[in-house]
Amino acid sequence: MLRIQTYRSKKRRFCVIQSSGSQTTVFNPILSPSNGKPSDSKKKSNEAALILIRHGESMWNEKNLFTGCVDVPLTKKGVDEAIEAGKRISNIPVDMIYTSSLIRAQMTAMLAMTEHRRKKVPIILHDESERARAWSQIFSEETKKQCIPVVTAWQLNERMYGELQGLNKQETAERYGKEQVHEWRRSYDVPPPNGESLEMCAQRAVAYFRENIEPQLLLGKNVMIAAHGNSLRSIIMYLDKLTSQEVISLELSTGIPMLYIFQEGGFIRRGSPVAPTEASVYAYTKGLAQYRQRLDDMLQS
Ligand SMILES: O=C(O)[C@@H](CO)OP(=O)(O)O
Repeated sequence: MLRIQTYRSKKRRFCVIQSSGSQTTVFNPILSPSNGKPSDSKKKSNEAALILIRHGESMWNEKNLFTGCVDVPLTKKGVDEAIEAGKRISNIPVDMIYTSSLIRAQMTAMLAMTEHRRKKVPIILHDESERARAWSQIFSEETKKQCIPVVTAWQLNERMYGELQGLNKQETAERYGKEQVHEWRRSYDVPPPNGESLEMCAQRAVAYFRENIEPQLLLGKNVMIAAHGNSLRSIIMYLDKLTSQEVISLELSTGIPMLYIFQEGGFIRRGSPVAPTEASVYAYTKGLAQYRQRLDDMLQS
C-alpha cells in the first residue's frame, strides 16, 4: 500500500512552496497579465492542466548505466527530445514548473519551454539561503508577469538506485540474472541493494506532489513537472490509481510529455499531445481550446 502523508485541507488555501530542506517559502503567484496577452490561469478555477515529462536521454541512459540520484546531463539526443517535447506542449498553458534537483530534469524543462508559444521565461527559484532568495528577486511587476516560477525539489529526484548506481544494466542482468534485475527495476516493494524501492520513492515523491503541487492545481494553476522514470511512475500510480501489480508494466519513454486535466479534485489522463496542431488535444476542455485561440490571436496581432 502507498503510505502517503495526510494532507490538511487548510493548506489548500495557500500558495505554499516547500522545497529542499525544511525551508518553506510563501510564494506570491504570478497573476494573469492584464495587457491583452492570454491569461494562463484562471484565478477561480477548478480545472487545470498537469503536464508530466520524463527528462530526455541522459549520458548514462546512452551508456545503459543505472543512474538513480547521480547528476548526469542530457545527451545531444536528449536535448533534441526536450525541444521536441516543448513543441508538443507549446499550446498548453504553464503557470508553474516543478523539477527535481537533478540537471537532466532541469535541462529538459528549460529546453521544452524555449518552444512554448507564450514565450514566458522560466525562472528557477533559489531558496538554499536567505541571501540566495534575496539576491534573485525581480523588481518589476510587469517582468514578473512574464515569468514562470520553477521550483526544484529533491523529493522529485529519481529513485536512489543504491549499489547499482554506475553499473551497466546488461552486465548486472548477466551477473544476477534477468529476473532479479527486473524485480529491482520494476517491482513495487523490492529495493535494489541499499537503494529505494518504488514504494520508498513514492513516500517522498507522492507526498511532495500532494502537499505542494495539488494545492496549485486546486487554485487553477497549470503545472508542468519534469522528473524521472521512477519518481514519475510513483506519481502516475497515484494519479491513475494503479495497483502494485499494474505499476510493474508501466514504462515511461524519455522526453514524452503526458497531459492530465485536473477537474473537480480528480485527474483525467489525456495522453501525449502529438503535435502543436493536434486539434483533439485542445478540444479536451473548453479552457484549453480558448487558451490556444488566445495564443493564435496574440501571435497574429
Ligand atoms: O537508471 C535509472 O536511474 C533508471 C532510469 O533511467 O533506470 P530504470 O529504467 O532501471 O528504472
